[in-house]
Formats: sequence, structure tokens, C-alpha cells
Amino acid sequence: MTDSPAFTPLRSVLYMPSSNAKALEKAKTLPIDGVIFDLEDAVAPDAKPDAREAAAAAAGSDDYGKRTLTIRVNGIGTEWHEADIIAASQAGPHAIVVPKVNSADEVKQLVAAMEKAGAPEHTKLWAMVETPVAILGALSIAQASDRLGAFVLGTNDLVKELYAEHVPGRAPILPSLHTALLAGRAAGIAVIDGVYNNVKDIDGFLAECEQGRQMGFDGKTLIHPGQVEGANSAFAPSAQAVEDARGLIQAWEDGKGAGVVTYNGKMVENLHVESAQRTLDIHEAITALESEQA
Ligand SMILES: CC(C)(COP(=O)(O)OP(=O)(O)OC[C@H]1O[C@@H](n2cnc3c(N)ncnc32)[C@H](O)[C@@H]1OP(=O)(O)O)[C@@H](O)C(=O)NCCC(=O)NCCSC(=O)C[C@H](O)C(=O)O
Ligand SMILES: [Mg+2]
Repeated sequence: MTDSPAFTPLRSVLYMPSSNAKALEKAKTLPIDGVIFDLEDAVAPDAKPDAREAAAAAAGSDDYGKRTLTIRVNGIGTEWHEADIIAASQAGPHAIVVPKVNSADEVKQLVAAMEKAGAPEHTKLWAMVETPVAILGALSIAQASDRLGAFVLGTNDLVKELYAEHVPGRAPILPSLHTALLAGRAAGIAVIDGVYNNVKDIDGFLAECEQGRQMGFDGKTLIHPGQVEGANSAFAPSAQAVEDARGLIQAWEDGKGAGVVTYNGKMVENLHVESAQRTLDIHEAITALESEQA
């Protein structure tokens, strides 16, 4: 595991069952921004102890370059949770992902457990928001600890808990997605969209990536290597967006202190310059990560 730069790309964050040695190996070669070594849903009960060991070994190794490495533990109250937290904390990944985090108190308990188990300072907590109670308390969860680095949407659990349906456009869960985004942005943490279940439906997947980017998500959690390229492209600023950001900043500088200028006919104020600078920062961070993976 290597240290994170100031801005960390999280366009493509791939789940893989930690019980699947082939998948763990394959991830070393995929152009993903991040990995979630899963111990929860994708791992059968009998396989959990071995999976825990494999996840800890993978997350503690240097085999995954500059990718963000995380371990998803089993949830609070399950028979595996405590041992998972201890093993994950000692492995020291970039983050420990905890499913079904439902309150600020749970965040504080988790942080205390990570610290007791010796988690290094760089190991953040990523909370999965995937229940109605988590959505309704999203702001207090997001603000509960400086150690919280991200919200990860669990859209399968959310759809299940709402008695809703998976439909194109995700209308039934849009209020929940927006609420999680609002809370995450208010707290200054990353917010990563949920998975797209049909690994054969690339058009549907790309439409959902596009929607997620427009809404403001940092990236998407993925379940299959075939989804990586689409997510990387959807959540990266396009060449046109980078060119426009540079042009807009230049127009602002040419204005020499005017409070408002125009670029390509559009009004530019300081807030647009800040957005353009953010676009360039993201572009630079992605370029640096991709050159390391090439
Ligand atoms: C969905 C899958 C079960 C499909 O598996 P499979 O049929 O084996 O796919 P392919 O034959 O097309 O695989 C091609 C190659 O790619 C490797 N592979 C497949 N998936 C992954 C992966 N996730 N990471 C790394 N590598 C992967 C295969 O080994 C093949 O390799 P090779 O033979 O060398 O070419 C499978 O994709 C899968 O298990 N995906 C992950 C499922 C998972 O992790 N689920 C839990 C997380 S989602 C969740 O819980 C969401 C949340 O909580 C919520 O509520 O929404
Ligand atoms: Mg879930």
C-alpha cells in the first residue's frame, strides 16, 4: 500500500470477493482507481476466515501500486465483525469499508475499535449508507468523525429496504442518493455511487455512470472488470472540459481583477474559476495515477 496524494481519484472502485484468489490476482493488472476486498456479501460464511487472511495480506502488500486499497468488513453485530475489524486495522489499508452504518454513534464506536486494534492514521473509515435510517441521519453520520473519508452507496440494500425496484434512471432512490450526496458534500468527504448489477448490460451501466457524474458522485463502485473502462471515462473530466477549464482560468487572469468576465460567451465569476481549478486538479491526479499504471 502506498500513500495517497492530496486528491485521490475514485472513479472506479472494484469489489472483489476476498475468497476468490483469481480475482485478487487479476485486480493487480486492472486500471482501477480503487479496490474493495470484500468480506461481506460476496463471501460465503465458511470461506470468511480464509478470505479475511487473504484480504489483509493483499491490502498490506505493495502489489497494487497506487490504487486505493480498502477492506469491506462484515457489519456491526455479525459474528465476524470484531475479528474483521482487528485484521483490517492491522493490515492498514487506505480505508475500512463498513456496511450498514446507521448512526453517528456507530461511526464513533467503529473509529474507537479501529484505534484500539492499532489502525494506522492513514486508514480511514468508509461508511456504507444503504438503509432508510442511514439516509435520514446522513448528515450526522457524515460529520461524526474526522476519520470518516467517504460514503459508499449500497443501492441493492437500499432498494430492498425501501421495497422499491431497480429501474433505468433510478427514480425510486433518487431522493436517497441526493440526500447522501448533500450530507457528504456538507462534510467534505468523498461520495461513491452504488453498483450496477447487470454485468452484460454495458449501455445501461454507462447511462448510470453518466447520471452519477452529473449528480456529483466522485465515482462508482463496480463488480466486474468489464465495467472499469466505462467508469474511468465517465468520471474523468473530458478533454473538452479540461480545455474549457484552462481557457476559463486564462480569461479570468486576463481580466486582471475584474469581478466578472466572459469565456465563450458565458459569465465567469470567482466560483467558476474554483470549479475549473477543481477540474484541473482531478485531471492531474488521474494523469499521475494512469502514468504509474501504464
Ligand atoms: C458477477 C460475477 C460473479 C461474475 O463472475 P464471472 O462469471 O466469473 O465473470 P467473468 O467470467 O466474466 O469474469 C471474467 C474475468 O474477470 C475476473 N473477475 C470477475 N469479476 C471480478 C472482480 N469483481 N474482480 C476481479 N476480477 C474479476 C474473472 O475471474 C475472470 O478472470 P479471467 O478468467 O482471468 O479472465 C463476478 O464478477 C463477481 O464475483 N463480482 C463481484 C461480486 C461482489 O463482490 N459482490 C459484492 C459487492 S456488491 C454489494 O454488495 C453492493 C452493496 O452492498 C449493495 O447493497 O448494493
Ligand atoms: Mg449492501
